[in-house]
Amino acid sequence: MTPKPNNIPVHPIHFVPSIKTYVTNPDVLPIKGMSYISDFLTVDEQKEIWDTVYSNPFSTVIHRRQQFYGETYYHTTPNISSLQPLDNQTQLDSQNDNVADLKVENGDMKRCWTGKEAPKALPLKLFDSLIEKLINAGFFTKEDPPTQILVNEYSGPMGISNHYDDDKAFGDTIATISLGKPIWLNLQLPERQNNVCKSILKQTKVFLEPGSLFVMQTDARYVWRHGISNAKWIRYPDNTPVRRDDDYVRVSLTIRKLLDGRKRVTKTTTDWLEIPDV
Ligand SMILES: O=C(O)CCC(=O)C(=O)O
Ligand SMILES: [Fe+2]
Repeated sequence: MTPKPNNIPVHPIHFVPSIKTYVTNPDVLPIKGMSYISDFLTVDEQKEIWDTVYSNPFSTVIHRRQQFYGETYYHTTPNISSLQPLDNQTQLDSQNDNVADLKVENGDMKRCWTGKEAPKALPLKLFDSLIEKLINAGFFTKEDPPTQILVNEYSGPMGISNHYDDDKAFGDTIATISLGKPIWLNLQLPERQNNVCKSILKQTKVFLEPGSLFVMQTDARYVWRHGISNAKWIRYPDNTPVRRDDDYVRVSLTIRKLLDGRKRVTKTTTDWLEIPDV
C-alpha cells in the first residue's frame, strides 16, 4: 500500500442546498444550463443498469473501457478508419463477433472485444426506461430523444481531459448518469472556448454521486469545459482522503443525440496509431 501523500489537495468544500451536492467554488454558481439531481435513480435502478452494462462486452480501444449503445461515434481526432463506425446495422449484426477476455473481477463479468478494432454498437433499447425517465424529467422530448448512450468505465485513477463535447457531433443536451464510486467533475470557464486554452477564468468541481444525473445545456454545454482528474488520491466532501485503487470503479453513462455533422472517415487503412486518452 503506497503511503498517503501529504499533498492531496484540500479544497474548501461547500454543500449547495439548491442542487443538493458539494462544490469547491460556489461563487461561480449558478452556471446557466447546469442541472444536478443527486437521487435521480433508485438503488434498484442503479443496480439494474450496472448489471446490464456488465452483461455486455466493452471496447478496449482506449485506456478507459467503453460501450456504445445506439448510434456510434468514435474518437475521430486521429483519422483512423479502423476506429470509425460501420453502419449501425452491420454493427448490430456482428456485435457478438470476437468477444473474448471473459474474466471475473470483483465478482463482475468483464467481457471485452479483442484487439484495437472499432467498437460495436449495442442495442439502445436496453435503456428504454432510463430514456423515458429523462424525457419525463424534461431533459429530452419524445420527438427528439437521445440516440446514443456512451458508457465509460473509470477504474483506479483514470480520468478524462477537460473538454467540450463536439458541437457538430452532439445535440444541445448532454446528460450523465453516475454509478459506482463518486467522483469530482471539473468545470472550467476558459478564456477561449477550445479544448486546449490554458487560461481559466473561473472553475469549480462538482461532486457526482452514484445514482445522480448531471446535465449540461446552454452555457454549461457550450461555454464551460468539463473533465475528470486522474489523481490517485481524492478527498470526499467530509475531507476523508480516498485512494483510487483498481477496485475504485466509476461507470458513467453519457446520453446524447448524435448529429449528422459528426465526423466520419471513409478511406480504408489498416494502420494503427496510438490514440490519446481523451
Ligand atoms: O464520465 C463522465 O461523467 C464524463 C464523460 C464525458 O465527458 C464524455 O464522454 O464526453
Ligand atoms: Fe464530455
